[in-house]
Amino acid sequence: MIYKRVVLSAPSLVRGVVTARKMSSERFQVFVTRNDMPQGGIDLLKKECDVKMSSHPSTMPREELLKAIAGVSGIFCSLTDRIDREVLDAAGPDLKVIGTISVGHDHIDLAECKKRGVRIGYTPDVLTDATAELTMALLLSTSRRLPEAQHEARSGGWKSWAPTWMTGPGLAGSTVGIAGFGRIGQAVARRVKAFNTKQILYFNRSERPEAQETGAIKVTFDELLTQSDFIICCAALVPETKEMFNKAAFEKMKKTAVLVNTSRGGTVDQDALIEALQNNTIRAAGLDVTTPEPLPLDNPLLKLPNCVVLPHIGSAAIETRNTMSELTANNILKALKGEPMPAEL
Ligand SMILES: O=C(O)[C@H](O)CO
Repeated sequence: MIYKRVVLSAPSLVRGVVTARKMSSERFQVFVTRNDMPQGGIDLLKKECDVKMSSHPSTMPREELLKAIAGVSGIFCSLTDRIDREVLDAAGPDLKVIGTISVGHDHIDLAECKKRGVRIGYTPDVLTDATAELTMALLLSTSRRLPEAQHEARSGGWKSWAPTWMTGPGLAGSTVGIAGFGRIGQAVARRVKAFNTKQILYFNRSERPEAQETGAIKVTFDELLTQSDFIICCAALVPETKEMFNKAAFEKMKKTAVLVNTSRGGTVDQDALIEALQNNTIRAAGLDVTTPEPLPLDNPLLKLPNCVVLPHIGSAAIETRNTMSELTANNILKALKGEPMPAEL
């Protein structure tokens, strides 16, 4: 059990005797921003803290969130919550830690948290395999046109086997470019290699020694664009990667290229992508992430046959999500105890 020490009264002088400050202990309060967080982490928190939880199985209305977090010591949030100065102000000076159930942290104002001494926990590593698996699923779905093919099978479009019908480019013998060669990019490279690709290229700020394992070659962004048959974006969204895939980038890519994005929608200039797909500047795109999320139903991307859109499910493997929840809770608990967190930003 962890307690926070609460001062009930200041020291005072009674007939020349200094009375001790009255102290009491109460459990830390942690607020959970949605009521559908995987149970593992919630159970861990409940053992040691007072847990208050949103009543919504979705992103909380902002006003409600701001009221609910007043005075809490910890916030268990997700990537759909914008954690900024307003949230930190609303929580107040007792706030010690933000735990996000995500590896991405572009929704959190890191500088503002640091300035206030609010620690931040996140969930690297535990979702790498699940996200790399989904990336491969999306890559193959997009290149081999699985959603279109299933639609044909279900809607009577499947008349007979036909030699050129529903064809798409194969991975074997191809060049695959990976933008962003961190944990997830490397895990994707390992999987891609098993498909007998010709070569794997990567674009990353720094050289990654781990590339030796897959023989991936570091190239410039332009080289990645011009040489790759498939380009997979695994880069975190930071100012330098914002809309790195823009009109100029699409024009440099092969007309037969397939783009897959499982990082953040913000790495792609979406209007430029729509144009590139409509004009066949590139062959196809597979997106697990978009701007905004969810993507409005009238967005052209949802109508284009050469675009596969998934609803941000990269890490959505059952065990992974529970592990992410437990890691988020452990991050929060350790921070409240003033100890090193398992995964601190
Ligand atoms: O940042 C993350 O963790 C993914 O986008 C969702 O799991």
